[in-house]
Amino acid sequence: MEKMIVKGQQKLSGEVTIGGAKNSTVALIPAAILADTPVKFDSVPDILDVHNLMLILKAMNVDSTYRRGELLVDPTKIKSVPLPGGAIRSLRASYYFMGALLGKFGEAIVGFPGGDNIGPRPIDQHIKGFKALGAHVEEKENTVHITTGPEGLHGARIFFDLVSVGATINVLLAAVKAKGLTIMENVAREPEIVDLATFLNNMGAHIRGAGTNEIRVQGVDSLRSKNVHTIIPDRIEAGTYLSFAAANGNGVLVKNVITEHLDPFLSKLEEMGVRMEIDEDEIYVPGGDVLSPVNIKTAPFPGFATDLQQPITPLLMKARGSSTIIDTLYPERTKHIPEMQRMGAKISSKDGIITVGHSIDLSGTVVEAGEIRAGVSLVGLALMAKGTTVINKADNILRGYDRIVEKFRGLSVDLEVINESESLNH
Ligand SMILES: CC(=O)N[C@H]1[C@@H](OP(=O)(O)OP(=O)(O)OC[C@H]2O[C@@H](n3ccc(=O)[nH]c3=O)[C@H](O)[C@@H]2O)O[C@H](CO)[C@@H](O)[C@@H]1O
Ligand SMILES: C=C(OP(=O)(O)O)C(=O)O
Repeated sequence: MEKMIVKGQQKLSGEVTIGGAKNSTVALIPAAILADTPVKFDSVPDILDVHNLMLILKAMNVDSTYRRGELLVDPTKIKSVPLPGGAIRSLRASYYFMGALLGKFGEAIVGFPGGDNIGPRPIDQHIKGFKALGAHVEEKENTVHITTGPEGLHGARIFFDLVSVGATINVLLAAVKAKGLTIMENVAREPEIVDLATFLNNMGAHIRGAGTNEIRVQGVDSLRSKNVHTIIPDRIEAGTYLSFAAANGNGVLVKNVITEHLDPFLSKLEEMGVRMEIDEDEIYVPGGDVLSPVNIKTAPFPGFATDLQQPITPLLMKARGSSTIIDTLYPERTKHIPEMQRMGAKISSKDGIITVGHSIDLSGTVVEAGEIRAGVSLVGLALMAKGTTVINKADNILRGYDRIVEKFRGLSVDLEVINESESLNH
């Protein structure tokens, strides 16, 4: 277990370069096992999820090496083995091995995934998709057993009951090598899905329509990597630094951003009165603006991302008045609220509406990172508070924030991560 120590009243200034998107990376790594050649990625974030996925690869006899943002995955000696638990439970996206193993071997035994505790996260739509492709799916002792007959998977028309990032990706991973045409309707349109389709198409897959609400996949027999795949920038990491820069910054340049991926977020910042200089792939925030409250409702892409509803909270606390947030995807994504209240923040939740008031009297205390975005929003608040904040369970933040200590240092902010077991031994 890690804990993070954040000294209060530190303003951000300087530059930060955004890393590769966590939610692309965690789909691309399982997708790599579909290849019949080694695969190379760059702009890979240094996050716990990547290291845990590498452990899962190892269990399948897939070698992988990570160095300075480059990840090499060699699936040429892969073995079809059950993945009942262990690292599988450390992250959400381990469920992508269901689709990838099914596509590769026509069978998969994978434990139920972990990931952020943000309310119920069923996988019925993933299973509906696998079944439509001809798989037999059984759930036994917290493990999903997926098999096919000798004829393997076949193309199908699948209409998803709701828009799900995970189900879209998982079914795509299985369909890419199924026999014939698969038509997936009512799919998610997130940029990370487009990134995955680009990677697979560059290896010889036939995927059309990624980024729209209908994806068509013509199955192929083999996928071979011919070039390095550069992962798209993390729009959620970018949004987090932009929010903190606007709330508590003294001139911050956020580099390596695809601004179109942040449109709904940037338009909320503009509505609040945040000044920004938006260039092709970077955004400068001077800071120090007088801000107005706003109302936010999360929605699947291109709506306002649920993963940014907590990171924008420190900024909402600077507005002159009360803002509201409705998280339509995860109404129970409120783990930050009691922690922030203990720091003196005016934030509450009732009947699915989070109300964030003007909060200026904040003090550091001991808090807990209940999940990744709850945790990082506490970092934002801690930097504005008086005194020091200790954030327990900081592993949840390190799951998905690339080299966070180094990046904050580049923004003139000092924070420390301490391994609790090590500190107990000293
Ligand atoms: C690794 C990854 O990319 N994680 C992201 C992904 O999670 P994840 O892929 O788990 O999220 P989904 O898009 O699947 O979930 C959207 C909504 O659909 C519901 N649902 C989903 C699948 C299903 O079979 N049945 C069902 O009811 C979920 O409970 C949720 O309310 O998208 C979320 C929504 O943008 C983000 O918060 C996560 O950061
Ligand atoms: C919910 C998130 O991640 P995961 O789906 O990996 O738990 C997130 O990144 O905010």
